Amino acid sequence: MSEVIALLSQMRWQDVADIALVTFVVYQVILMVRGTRAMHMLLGLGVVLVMLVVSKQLGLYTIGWLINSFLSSLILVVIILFQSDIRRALANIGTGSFFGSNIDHKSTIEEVVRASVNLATRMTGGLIVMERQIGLADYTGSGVDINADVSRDLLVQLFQTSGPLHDGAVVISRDKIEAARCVLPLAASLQLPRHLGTRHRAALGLSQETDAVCIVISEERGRVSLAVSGELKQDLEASALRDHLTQLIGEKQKKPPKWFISRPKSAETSE
Ligand SMILES: Nc1ncnc2c1ncn2[C@@H]1O[C@H](COP(=O)(O)OP(=O)(O)OP(=O)(O)O)[C@@H](O)[C@H]1O
Repeated sequence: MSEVIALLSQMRWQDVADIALVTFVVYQVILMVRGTRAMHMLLGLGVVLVMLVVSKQLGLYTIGWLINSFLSSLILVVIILFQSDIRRALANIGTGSFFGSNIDHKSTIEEVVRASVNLATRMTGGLIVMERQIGLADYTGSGVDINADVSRDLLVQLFQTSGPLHDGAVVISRDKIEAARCVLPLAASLQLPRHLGTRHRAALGLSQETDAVCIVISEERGRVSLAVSGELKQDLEASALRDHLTQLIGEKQKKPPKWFISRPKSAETSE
């Protein structure tokens, strides 16, 4: 006991700050990976570490050497395995203010919901991306500038197959239709059921790379889906879509504070 007290009395404020920072980082990492594929990968790495210890204890030199060689490139392995999680976490930290925006997104959400329902009823395909904290300039740059107020009629018009801008995604940023015909990154096809094609893969892909909210209107099935944080919610009715969008975008007071890294979900799909 006295040793502990002696140790504590020797601690500098820098040590306390150091421990607090490490605790915070570890906590954030756990929040980020909890319930995701990354968690399973981390568990896998844990098993490899246990195997290393066991192989040392038992004098299994070859397997020990193999595991050692693998672990020596661990940083590289971690970066490759978790590249999209790391990218999103860094972008999350680096995005502007610590406070939510004061813009009222209610009418934007309503127009998006009405456009989505309208497109679905007409069996017209569409892909609408709503920017959140992470800027989407990389993707709007590939499209055609629009810079117009968000309205159901314009959104529906943009996706008419007879028009020149119907291919690709429409991006909404700060309650404006910023660009159309944008090309998005595709998620791996293995992450989606077979009946879903590139439109859904593009939505899922962008949602894995950024915190954007992607609404997909299926041309084949006339259904609306929502991709957020690498998760696809399929076959949403208007009220469910409105609720999700309001929760994700509309209610600024419900947004987590920016020091709280939002937890990416696994790339599984839910119906
Ligand atoms: N990388 C991309 N970024 C944005 N949009 C894309 C991308 N790739 C394909 N698309 C859009 O997806 C359309 C093709 O959709 P496809 O039929 O393959 O997808 P789907 O997921 O099966 O959807 P649907 O149910 O509407 O057919 C293209 O015409 C294009 O508009």
